[in-house]
Amino acid sequence: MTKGEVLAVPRIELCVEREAGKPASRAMVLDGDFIRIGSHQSNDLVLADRAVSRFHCILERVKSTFRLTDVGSLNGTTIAGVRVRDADAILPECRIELGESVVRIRDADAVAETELARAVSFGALQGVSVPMRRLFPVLDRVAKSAPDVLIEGENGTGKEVIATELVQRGARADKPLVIVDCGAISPSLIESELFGHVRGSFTGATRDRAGAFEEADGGTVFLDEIGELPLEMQPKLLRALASREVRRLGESRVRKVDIRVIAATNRRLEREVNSGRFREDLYYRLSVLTVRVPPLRERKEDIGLLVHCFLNELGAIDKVHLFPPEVIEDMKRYDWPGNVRELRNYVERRVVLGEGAAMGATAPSERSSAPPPGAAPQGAAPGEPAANIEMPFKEAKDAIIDQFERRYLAALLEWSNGNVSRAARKAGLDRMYLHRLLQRHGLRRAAALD
Ligand SMILES: Nc1ncnc2c1ncn2[C@@H]1O[C@H](COP(=O)(O)OP(=O)(O)OP(=O)(O)O)[C@@H](O)[C@H]1O
Repeated sequence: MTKGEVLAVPRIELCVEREAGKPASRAMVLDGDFIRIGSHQSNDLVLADRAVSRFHCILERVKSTFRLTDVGSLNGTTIAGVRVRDADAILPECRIELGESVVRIRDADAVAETELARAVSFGALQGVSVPMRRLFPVLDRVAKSAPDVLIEGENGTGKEVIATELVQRGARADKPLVIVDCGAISPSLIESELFGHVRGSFTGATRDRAGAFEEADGGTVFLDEIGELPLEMQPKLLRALASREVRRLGESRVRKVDIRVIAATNRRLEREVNSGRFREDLYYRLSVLTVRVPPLRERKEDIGLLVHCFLNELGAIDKVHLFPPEVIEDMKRYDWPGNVRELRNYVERRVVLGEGAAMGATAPSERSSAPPPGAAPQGAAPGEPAANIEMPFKEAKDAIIDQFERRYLAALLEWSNGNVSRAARKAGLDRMYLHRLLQRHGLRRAAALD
């Protein structure tokens, strides 16, 4: 990756004025964009206060301010006497109270220098905004390193794209990549999916089977939605991560595996730890190297570029006139709770439906494809889907597209015997995009491990 510009980022000073009810005067200057405060040793600011939760709150830089998020602490976080869950820490100076401690936050005089990529893409990951161009050099370094990685970001921010890029640019690029969607596998099957089983170890285990860790030997396991991993599986995963050894269900033999693990989550794992749904020791192990992907609402400068990129991928660049500057400006005013995936769906809808496509409307596939009760199908030629004039034109059209997608994907998967890579080649679709379409239509589980 070619070296980019250098950006000056103001540093922030945290001064502990009270700790566990006693006066204190401890100050530290930090230059991170993400600062964790709590009583656990792994926090950036550790408070020796029993009334402070292990992971109490997070300060996150959003453009020129800091956002304070209480991550489910027991005793809450207060700014100027008001208890907050999520608030802007207004600088140049702000005091926060947590447990029996008080921390003053202020702009430090110093600045930190950070690298800004010149390129507006990192493989398939596009982004012209400062947060994305700051992320690219980090990803480049992470790809070339060996340790396990945790990718944090809201749904649809591009975590899977990042995982794939990390693999393709790393030393294990030509080795297997096995994807396990921890949220899509039933808790009773997850151990066998990860570590394998021997015949007869449970009802339905008709033959010996290697799990994801063994299949990926020499390569990478991508554990998507790691926050969904059942609590009882977590110590087993931790053991496997620490020892690089797995044991198939029903077998006593231990097998060595040589893998890199990339995990992704759309949950704040600190909150999950505080609420007892995620083990602290596993979180600690996974979060040693963490990559955070900003939500689209914090980098709306990327919208124009992403629209172009999706039009190209859809083979619809001739429809660029559907996205004149005023439409792009409108799109920048919307918050995109579904992030880049929602943006992509909207571009697809606008290409098919034209100017009538509404932003913020649910994606065609998220909507029920069944016509409303009592609606009469009208005007259908044999073999053609019925036109339902009881629905508004746009919704009726979306419903048909939805039905078409579902039928096409089911037939495609049947043809490829569940092999997504083959299916993607046959359909002329990007493999990751096909994975997502399958997930959206609830067909992903059958295709999770190819
Ligand atoms: N920066 C980006 N550039 C180009 N495409 C992107 C970018 N970010 C996301 N996408 C596209 O948006 C969609 C969602 O991305 P992806 O599946 O990687 O998100 P995710 O964070 O893994 O979502 P989830 O948490 O729901 O699994 C995909 O179609 C992906 O190709």
